[in-house]
Amino acid sequence: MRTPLIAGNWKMNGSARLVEEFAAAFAKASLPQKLDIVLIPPFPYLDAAQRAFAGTPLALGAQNLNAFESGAHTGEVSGAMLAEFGVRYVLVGHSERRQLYRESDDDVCARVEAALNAGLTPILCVGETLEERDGERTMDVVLGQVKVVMDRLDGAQRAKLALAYEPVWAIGTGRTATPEQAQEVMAGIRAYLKTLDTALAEQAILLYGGSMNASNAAELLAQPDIDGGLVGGASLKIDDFNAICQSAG
Ligand SMILES: O=C(CO)COP(=O)(O)O
Repeated sequence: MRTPLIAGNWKMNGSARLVEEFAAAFAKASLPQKLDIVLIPPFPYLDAAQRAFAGTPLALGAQNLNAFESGAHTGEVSGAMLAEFGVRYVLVGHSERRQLYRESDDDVCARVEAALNAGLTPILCVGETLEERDGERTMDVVLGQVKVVMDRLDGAQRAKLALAYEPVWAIGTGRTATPEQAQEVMAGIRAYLKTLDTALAEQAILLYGGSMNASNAAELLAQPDIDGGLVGGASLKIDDFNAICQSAG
């Protein structure tokens, strides 16, 4: 059985104080037994978060990494540096990185490999734009983004990946995919994984992301192929994030 995972992507938001407040609240929160929770603050808060989250159910994630291990890459951060701060998960290929910072499929593949080499769990983000959905290209786009990465990995590496389906039109818009829309795409992802390896498909953790909140999480998480959520805006509010975690129990 897959353990649900709720991940909170703070994007370029939050503060050192919010890190402390989340740690204090989750240290005493009563949470479902079988649930992994990860908070993904901006890089400058990782040190404080590593200390503050010790002894709480919160694991630590990062929002990106560079594919190189070190060198002349001003402004970039390597997987080994993240691992040094107790980071366990790292987002790769978030649509904001793909769109605003022009990260290509090649970049995404290299970053996934770098994350695995550093012992981190990559959360590979995929999703279609509204134009692609309207043009009935959703499955082609999404499976294309998954396949290009899977083709570069061996079986052991594939098994270490988590996947997040985030329709671009649902991110930060308040317009969530319906549970049926999300389930349809995510069942398609799992069916594709099955063509690679049945055990991989059964074990793969698939997250939905895009305007997930305290009111819609339960319905989304009840879908058979949705194992958790990648939460943006609602992960900045303790009560909302806690409510989403409760829905995953
Ligand atoms: O992009 C997201 C998480 O990575 C989703 O963001 P929102 O939950 O704010 O729509």
